[in-house]
Amino acid sequence: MAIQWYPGHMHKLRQTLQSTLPLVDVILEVADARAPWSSRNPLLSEIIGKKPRILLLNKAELADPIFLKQWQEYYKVHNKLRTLTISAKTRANLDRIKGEVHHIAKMKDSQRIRNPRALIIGVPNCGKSTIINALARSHKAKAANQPGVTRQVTLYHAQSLDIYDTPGLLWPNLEDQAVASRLAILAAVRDEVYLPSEAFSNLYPFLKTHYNAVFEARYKIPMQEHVDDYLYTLKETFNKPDLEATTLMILNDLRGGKLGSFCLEVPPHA
Ligand SMILES: Nc1nc2c(ncn2[C@@H]2O[C@H](COP(=O)(O)OP(=O)(O)OP(=O)(O)O)[C@@H](O)[C@H]2O)c(=O)[nH]1
Repeated sequence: MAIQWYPGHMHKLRQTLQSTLPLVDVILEVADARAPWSSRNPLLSEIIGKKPRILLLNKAELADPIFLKQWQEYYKVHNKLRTLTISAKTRANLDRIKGEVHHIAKMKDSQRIRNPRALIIGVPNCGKSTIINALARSHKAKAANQPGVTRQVTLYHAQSLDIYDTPGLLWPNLEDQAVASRLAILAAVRDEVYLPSEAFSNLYPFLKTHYNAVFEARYKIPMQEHVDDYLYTLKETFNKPDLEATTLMILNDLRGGKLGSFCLEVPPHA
């Protein structure tokens, strides 16, 4: 299945970015801080090559701070990748984005008089529009047509920063079941596309290992060895009609922050 996803997707991505990449100083790659690896697109590095990049781990106020720190360290050491943990919702660290982009653009050309230009890119639902609006301090950031830029790309003026947006371009690799499960739990893919119970079952061992105490505190039931036994116990306790409804109760609690901050993956060797 990955064979179908890769070449077609890569081709489209390359085509769309071809005319924009030479115009920008920095790539702002956005990922969800609760799944800092699964919410990224593995093709991006190959396409942008050596263009400076900052990985924005958005929705950080919902993410487990310990794992988030480990991910930042991992990307710094293994990928030499600059990361910023941000929240477009609480505005945490948003000012640092402009500072970092200005710094990178200045290193490239200290005489430059125009605004630095960034290209924002990320998988659907990671928060790109919210970030642009927060940076531009507007609910409908101003768009302008740019000659030579493909029509799929829009330019926004965020005060001292110009941001190119590429809607609906970058897809996660949903053929990978672990990736799809994490994104389903984060509601980054619709419940109709990927069954919540399947996603929860796939991630149950991870959640049991890292968040057992939080689950037990909320539902007053220890997490059992097998996910089906656990769901069945919860179903009976909370009077749910079936296991799917029971799973949805848990996912709604997770997504709504009632089970605290969490991450769905840890960096290798963490
Ligand atoms: N809690 C929280 N929610 C956020 C944050 N940033 C964005 N969101 C929410 O995430 C959802 C998706 O945000 P969008 O800005 O539409 O994401 P997008 O990447 O532009 O989505 P596409 O248009 O599908 O590519 C919305 O419900 C936002 O309110 C954040 O920092 N924290």
